[in-house]
Amino acid sequence: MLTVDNINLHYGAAQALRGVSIKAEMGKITCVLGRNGVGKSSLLRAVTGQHPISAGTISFEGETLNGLAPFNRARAGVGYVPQGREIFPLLTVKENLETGFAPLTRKDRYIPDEIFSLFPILQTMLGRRGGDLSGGQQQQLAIGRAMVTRPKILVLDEPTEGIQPSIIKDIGRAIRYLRDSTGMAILLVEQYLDFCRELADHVYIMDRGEIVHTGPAETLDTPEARRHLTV
Ligand SMILES: Nc1ncnc2c1ncn2[C@@H]1O[C@H](COP(=O)(O)OP(=O)(O)OP(=O)(O)O)[C@@H](O)[C@H]1O
Repeated sequence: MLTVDNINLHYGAAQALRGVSIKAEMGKITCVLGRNGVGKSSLLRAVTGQHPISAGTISFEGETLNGLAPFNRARAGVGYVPQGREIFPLLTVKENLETGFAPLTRKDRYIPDEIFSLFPILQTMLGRRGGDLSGGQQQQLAIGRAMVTRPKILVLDEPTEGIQPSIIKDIGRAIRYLRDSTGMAILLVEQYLDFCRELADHVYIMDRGEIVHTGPAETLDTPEARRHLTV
């Protein structure tokens, strides 16, 4: 399980996270919701080591991640699908997937077939440039690239952003399949309430750098939860 315990995160003098604590259990989908700019991406940057925390502890499966570089967190089993997908536009789909080899030992440097059964479109587009794919295809590629690193926890930043509804359904199905078939933990942040309600086992809501609500997905329909999510 991933445990985030009482962390703070600053950008210069501005504090983006205040005493944030969450847990993401193995075999469960944990969803963090919140409006624009409340600190969701900052929380994922803290978990993946993209930005240092100024207080608190982050651990995964009993191992402290504090101070580990992103590369070593990937080795520890943390797979990251960043906001905006960050596909390399001039590399082919195959080459983009192969960038996931970096933290792997030589014997693990192959692309698991499972990625192509989850997202068949990637197989048919292996030789195409990443930049030529649609937003939805790029999102599938970003998840595939994270899968190449054989993660034990998959961390996704707004996987539905700018994606058409039919592909959102495919991505939801893939995330559920990964939870059920591999037992990995899945931590995702979102603004899209319906996606989280359908998918999540457990939800958190953030507001202004703090966790303001936590509970099972059904609790998203309570007036108190709604109040934190409406603009
Ligand atoms: N690199 C940065 N430098 C300074 N301030 C930042 C930086 N990144 C984010 N912030 C600020 O930190 C706060 C939290 O931002 P964050 O991106 O974590 O929010 P978010 O909930 O993910 O929003 P969004 O849904 O727009 O991505 C915001 O006030 C934002 O302006």
